[in-house]
Amino acid sequence: MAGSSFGTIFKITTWGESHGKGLGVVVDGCPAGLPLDENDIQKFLNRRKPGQSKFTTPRKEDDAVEILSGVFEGKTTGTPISLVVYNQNQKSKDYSEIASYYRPGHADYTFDQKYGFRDYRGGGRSSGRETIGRVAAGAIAVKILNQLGITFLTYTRSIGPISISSQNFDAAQINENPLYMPDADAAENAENYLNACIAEQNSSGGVVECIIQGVPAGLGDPVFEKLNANLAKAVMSIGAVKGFEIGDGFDVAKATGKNNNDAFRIGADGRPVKTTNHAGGILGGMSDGSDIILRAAIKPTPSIAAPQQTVNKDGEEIDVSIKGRHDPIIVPRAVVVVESMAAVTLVDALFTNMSARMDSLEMFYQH
Ligand SMILES: Cc1cc2nc3c(=O)[nH]c(=O)nc-3n(C[C@H](O)[C@H](O)[C@H](O)COP(=O)(O)O)c2cc1C
Ligand SMILES: C=C(O[C@@H]1CC(C(=O)O)=C[C@@H](OP(=O)(O)O)[C@H]1O)C(=O)O
Repeated sequence: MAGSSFGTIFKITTWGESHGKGLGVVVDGCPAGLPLDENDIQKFLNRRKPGQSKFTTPRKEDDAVEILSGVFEGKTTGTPISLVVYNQNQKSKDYSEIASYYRPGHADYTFDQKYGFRDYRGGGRSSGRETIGRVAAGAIAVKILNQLGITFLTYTRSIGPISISSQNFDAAQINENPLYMPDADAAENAENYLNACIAEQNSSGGVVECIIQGVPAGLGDPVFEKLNANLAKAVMSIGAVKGFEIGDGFDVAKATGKNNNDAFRIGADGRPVKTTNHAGGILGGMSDGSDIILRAAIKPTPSIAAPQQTVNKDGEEIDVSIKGRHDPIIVPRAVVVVESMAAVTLVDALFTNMSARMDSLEMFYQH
């Protein structure tokens, strides 16, 4: 199966299945000399791991990471960094039933059609658990970017019909509620909404928003390696993501040129600066120096206990009620996954940009 790698110079390859022995990632192209230990990666994995609240899957996993290669005496060596998390709490018998039918909204039917055979234990390779590798790689990418002054603010923007409000926005709230919402009132309303969904054996979708600050102008390459195109691919490759926006996103379709264009003025440092940011920090596929703002729309968890109609492999129409341990909402767990994929994309764009002009090369050769 091809398709498990992402990136060109900073390249990640995720591997593993939900009910296999373990999952992980190989990160190739990380420069030597980055201070890195397991705790740097664990902090990120802890934001993603199951069992954080009643709104996540009850599957109990510590998601404890081990560094297998690429780090020596607390620093990266410039060689491939291999990271592993062993599965601890597979209950594969919950899944013996789904071997014979296709769960609506999941990848069972398409895997069977493509390969003629599938690992039906959990979602197999298509499980949300695959995102362990992305988040472990994201921890390294964010560490590189933080060292250069680039920072991330990622949170839940909405759950079902409940959105955060700009008046109540408080970044300090993000880690104060299980939904990672920067608005205490919205978080409380969303919890009530989710409790009602759970009571009906139902699930909910929502939107993750990511704001990236400190990105210099010029990252991203015309025409097929545009920064917005690569961010879209990175984020849309996360399971359950069904929509992607940069800046005003789909709302631009309702705007006019007068209110959609961001005017340029001269900033305090004498350089051009935009007075608004409808573009979301990207113009012509290259970062423009203002905040990059992106959003991912995440669908409701497909595996729900409520009765649903499907077909089995014998070609019969059947009613099913999905067993197993599932997230009633994917959104809070996906927050760090979106941040990680954005960070991996940016590091790759940054490294690629180092070959964009002679000055960068000349600076390197000035002894
Ligand atoms: C972090 C994360 C957790 C997920 N948890 C579940 C889950 O508990 N149950 C489930 O059915 N799907 C879950 N999903 C979504 C499915 O893996 C996904 O919907 C499925 O692979 C089909 O892919 P698609 O939605 O992109 O078409 C999760 C996805 C992510 C990213
Ligand atoms: C355990 C995790 O979430 C899982 C994501 C998932 C899915 O179908 O995506 C289904 C469930 O797991 P299983 O493979 O046992 O059915 C979730 O519990 C995790 O992400 O760490």
